[in-house]
This record gives sequence, structure tokens and C-alpha cells, in this order.
Amino acid sequence: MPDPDDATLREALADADVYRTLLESTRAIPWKIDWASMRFTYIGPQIESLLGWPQASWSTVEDWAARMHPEDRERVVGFCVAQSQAGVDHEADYRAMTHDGRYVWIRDVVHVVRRADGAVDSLVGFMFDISERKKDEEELLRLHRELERLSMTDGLTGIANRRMFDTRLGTEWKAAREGGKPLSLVIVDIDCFKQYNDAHGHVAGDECLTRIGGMLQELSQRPGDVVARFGGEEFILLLPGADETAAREVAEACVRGIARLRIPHGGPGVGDIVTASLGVGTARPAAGDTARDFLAAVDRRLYDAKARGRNRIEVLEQGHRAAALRAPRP
Ligand SMILES: Nc1nc2c(ncn2[C@@H]2O[C@H](COP(=O)(O)OP(=O)(O)OP(=O)(O)O)[C@@H](O)[C@H]2O)c(=O)[nH]1
Repeated sequence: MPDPDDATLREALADADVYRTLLESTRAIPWKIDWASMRFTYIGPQIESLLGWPQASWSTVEDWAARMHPEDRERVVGFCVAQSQAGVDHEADYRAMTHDGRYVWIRDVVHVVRRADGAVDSLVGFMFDISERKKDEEELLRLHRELERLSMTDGLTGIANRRMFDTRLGTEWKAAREGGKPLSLVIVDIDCFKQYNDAHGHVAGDECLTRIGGMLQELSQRPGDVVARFGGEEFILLLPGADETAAREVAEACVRGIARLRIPHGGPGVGDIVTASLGVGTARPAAGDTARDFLAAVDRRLYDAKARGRNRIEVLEQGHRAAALRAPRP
């Protein structure tokens, strides 16, 4: 008669073999760490084909931490230790270093095993190679950023578009009001651009806009400034922190910059080279003032510059600001 204990043992061993075979044939890498000694009591042999480090070289949690990207180490080790101490199952993504110095994105899924008295006995888990997923995520993020950039960029000139300007004006208006700082606008509108298109063609018109947009962009030196295409042949400069003097200087630099480009215009009733009319204004926003009214007031100054013969700068007078903010466009 066979001993029933022998049979049970044989069965258990056969089961253990089955489990081990199963564990070692998955793409996920199983491991176990004894909590008291912080040593690996098991790690699947697949680790060697994934990271290149021999199975036997994984002795302690220090080996695990040392083979992690330095930028991930503190965050991941701190998180995993805290979660394990609290007895909470968790997962962490990090870059594991391969034997030949490359990095592989790993997701470690950790289960905390407790003893009957509730104390932590060991940690068991699986390491998953998530490099492909990370690559997809990074590509998605890159595309998202690119889309965001494109949605804020003018397709023709490559400078900021109206949407970007509107967004930044809102933010800067609020900051100026809260910080008690000035904020200036310079609107630049090319003179007689319809005639330019008529005389030189639309493609040359596009080229002219691109050159002027690029020049204005180069002219803006301060990091907070925004140079945007405001409409067809209109550009706008948002100058946070700039007072009346600074705004006027920027406007004069715009005029000089356009003259320096010496883009031939010509034709009946227009000058030899392309010029622009500018509206300039400075606000020190108070409660109740709106960016929209300020923008409209500066736009009215631009309208005045056109009405007074073009190729000139008209400035929103400080003393008349309140009235000007409320005046309708002529
Ligand atoms: N080439 C080109 N032309 C554009 C573009 N956007 C707007 N325009 C042209 O810009 C011209 C603007 O004409 P108007 O608004 O009459 O202004 P203007 O001829 O510049 O006259 P003033 O502003 O009064 O000096 C129109 O002919 C538009 O077709 C563009 O992207 N490319």
C-alpha cells in the first residue's frame, strides 16, 4: 500500500512544478522579497533576457534600487517602501537599467503578504515590460503638445495667433491688476495692403506678412511679450509691465523695423515702400476696467492713425484713458 502522505507530497511537488513552469513562461517576471531581510527569495529567470543581469545577481532590494534610473529612484523607492510598510498593494512605473546601460520601462505590481498576526511577511510581485506602452504614451504626449502649439500659432507667419493673444491678454490683464503694474498694447496695421495684393499678387502679400511678422517677433526682447497676428494684415504686441515710454519706444522700433525691410510697394496714392499705422496704449487696470475696452480704445487710436494719413503712431493719452475706454469707434 503506498503511503498516503507520500502521495500528497508528490502531488504538492507536482503542483509546485506546474506553478513554477507557468510563472517562468510568462512575459511578466515574478519575484518575491522577504520583508525582514529585504532579500530576494525568488526572481524569475526571464529577468536575464529582459535586463541582462543574471538571475543570481538579484540578492537584495539594494540591487533593485541600484538598477533603477537615478531620476526615478528616490520617488519609486520611497513610494514602494511607504506603501509596503502600510501593508498596501501598489504598483510603480520606473526605468530599470539593463546590464549594458540602457533603460527599460518597467511596471512593478506589488502584493503585500501578511502573516496571521498582521505583520508584513513578504512582498510578491510581477515586473512588466511597458516600454512599448510608454513609447506610445510619449508619442501621444508629443502629438498633444504639437497640436497645442499649432492651435496657438498662425499658419502663415509662424508667430502667435489671435487665440494665443486672447489667452495671454486675459492672464496678463489680471496679473497687472493684481500687481498694480502697467500693461501696454501696440497694434500694427500695414498700410494700403489691399493695393499691395492687387499690385504684387497674393503670394507676394503672404511673403510681406511673413517678413513683417518675423521682424516684429525678433524685435520683442522681453520674455513676457507676445507678438501675434491679430487679423489679416494686422499684428499686435502685448507688453506686460511696459509703461507709456516703453510702449512708445517699442512702437517706434516697429516703424523703423518695417522701414528697414524696404519692401517695395508703389502704385497710385501709396508710398514707395510698405509702411504701417500704429495704435498704442498703456493701461493700469483698476477694478471694473476690462481688457476688451482697453483693446477697443487702442484700436480706435489705430483708426485715428489711418484717418490722419497712415504711416504714423497714435497713442492713447493717459489723461483721457477713462473717457477713451468708453468712447465708441468713430
Ligand atoms: N496676401 C494676403 N493678404 C491678406 C491676408 N489677410 C488679409 N489680407 C488682405 O489684406 C487686405 C486688407 O485690406 P483693407 O482692410 O482694405 O486695408 P488696407 O488696404 O491695408 O488699407 P488700410 O488699412 O486702410 O491702410 C485685404 O485685401 C485682404 O485680402 C493674407 O493672409 N495674405
